[in-house]
Amino acid sequence: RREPGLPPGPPTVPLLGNLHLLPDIGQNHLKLMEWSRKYGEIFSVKIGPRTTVVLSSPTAIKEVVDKTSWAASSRPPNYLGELAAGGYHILMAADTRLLRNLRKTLARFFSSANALHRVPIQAAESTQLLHELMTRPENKWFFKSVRRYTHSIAMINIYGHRISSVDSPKLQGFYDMLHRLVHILVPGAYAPVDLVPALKYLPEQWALWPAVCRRSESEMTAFHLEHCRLAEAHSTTHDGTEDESFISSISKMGLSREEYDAFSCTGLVMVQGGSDTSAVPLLSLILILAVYPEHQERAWREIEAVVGTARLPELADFSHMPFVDALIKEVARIRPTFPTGIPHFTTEEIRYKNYVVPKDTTVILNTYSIFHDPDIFEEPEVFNPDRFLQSEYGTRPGMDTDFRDNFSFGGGRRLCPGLHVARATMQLATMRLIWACSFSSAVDPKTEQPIGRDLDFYDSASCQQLSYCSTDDSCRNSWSRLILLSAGFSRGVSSSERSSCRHSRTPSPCCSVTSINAHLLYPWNVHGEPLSPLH
Ligand code: HEM
Repeated sequence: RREPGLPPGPPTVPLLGNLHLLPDIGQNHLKLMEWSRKYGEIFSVKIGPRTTVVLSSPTAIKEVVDKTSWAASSRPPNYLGELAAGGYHILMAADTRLLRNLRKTLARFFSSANALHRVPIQAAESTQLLHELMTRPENKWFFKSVRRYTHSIAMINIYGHRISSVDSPKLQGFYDMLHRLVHILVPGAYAPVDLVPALKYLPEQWALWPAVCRRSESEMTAFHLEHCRLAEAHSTTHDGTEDESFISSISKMGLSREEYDAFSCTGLVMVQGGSDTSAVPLLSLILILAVYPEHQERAWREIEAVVGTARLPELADFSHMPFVDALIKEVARIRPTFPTGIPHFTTEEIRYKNYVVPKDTTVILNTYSIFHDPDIFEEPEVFNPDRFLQSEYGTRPGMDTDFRDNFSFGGGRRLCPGLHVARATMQLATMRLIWACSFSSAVDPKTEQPIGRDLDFYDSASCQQLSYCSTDDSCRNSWSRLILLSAGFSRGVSSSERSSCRHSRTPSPCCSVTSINAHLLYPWNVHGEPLSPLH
């Protein structure tokens, strides 16, 4: 039964509350959107005795999460997650003084000014991304290349060394490890230990999770220790330089033992938090470019007008490309990486309008529902970057009050600390991918018809919008069938030739990789092998 003062919500049944109404994982955002249309901007869901409050308007998020951040910035208990994470895990950590100190350090390390110092890393890695796409345009590589790009940037920022090859077993190993952790975190994957704490004492032969959690814990610890050792070696070579890694910079901060251990474990979380999260919007972008050639063409023309064809786009060019900016924002709106954010947890009672959000309540930022609300966005299911040229947040006139441009990155004290780096990673790669490549839907060799010409061509059952998908078989199935990457390198091909081949449905000679002028793309040597400038 709902306690008095709780926001409304779906009718409950004894013991379960609303548990029986929860959909399959991967469909939660749709269910929460449906309920928000029915019960309004704030509603509650009862899961057994526990309460979850779902916020589905910018105003509700502002009032409950942003303004009352001191009371809404913890995380719900996650017994299995803590068992599996190994060490301190910022994403699951409660809102304590230790967390606040850590977040201050992260805010300094990843500030917008510091993010600028790190642009050369993104520039070099995105150059290699183009090189990989053009030299190995087969489908299985392009999915991996995008993930290598974002993972390598995260590794350099945190541990000071890169993942220089898509063939690296470290790349696959990392995503497999992440996949295993995320699988443990998925509600319902194992017994509901947080809901029924007595389950913790179940003998090991009956419980499936202890062995799985132990494996995850030990592989994460081993990964972290190995990379810390490498980071320490790196810091002795480059001692004193500004562009040092997170791990080597915290070792010079004079932290207490407890702080050092927690901060250092956060290195691994930052790599986890920074790898797939940035790859997902890029992969969504590629899908969307293939589905909407007209937007791709318009973006390419804008980039060409600013940059020309003789050099690669640089981050400084981005401010002259309003349409490319709008394109990125529209991708984040229509396919947010975290459709329902990462849950917050209250440590004090909060009041909003006539409702009470009690202490110890899980709070969900229902981003997907906001981004798809027809009262806020005109025709929200239509992919229309122009909406961001007409108003700052792409909203209908007068609906921008309480909106901010970083809803995709969460809220309050837990706002994503990597947002400046993530934006630069996305902006640079988007400009360069569109400038150098042409994306079109794959053609089914049997029917000769394009495959997957719609926005939902994700392998949603196994990939949840490709997020955290690493078992290659499941993802390759969707992505390799999805898009044929036809790389038309602009130098040596005139704009008109290029645009005609962009419109052709089948790859024409100018879309083949043979037209690459390799020397243009710093950095690689005369044999066409990529150099590792960051070494
Ligand atoms: C497009 C890329 C990204 C998206 C969409 C994204 C989104 C998010 C979201 C929604 C949260 C939860 C915020 C909340 O609880 O309200 C979060 C937290 C976090 N993100 Fe990101 N993120 C991205 C990239 C990154 C990068 C590049 C890094 C690291 C450099 C990073 C590190 C983290 C960390 C450590 C947290 C946990 C913060 C905490 O719990 O206090 N993220 N991110």
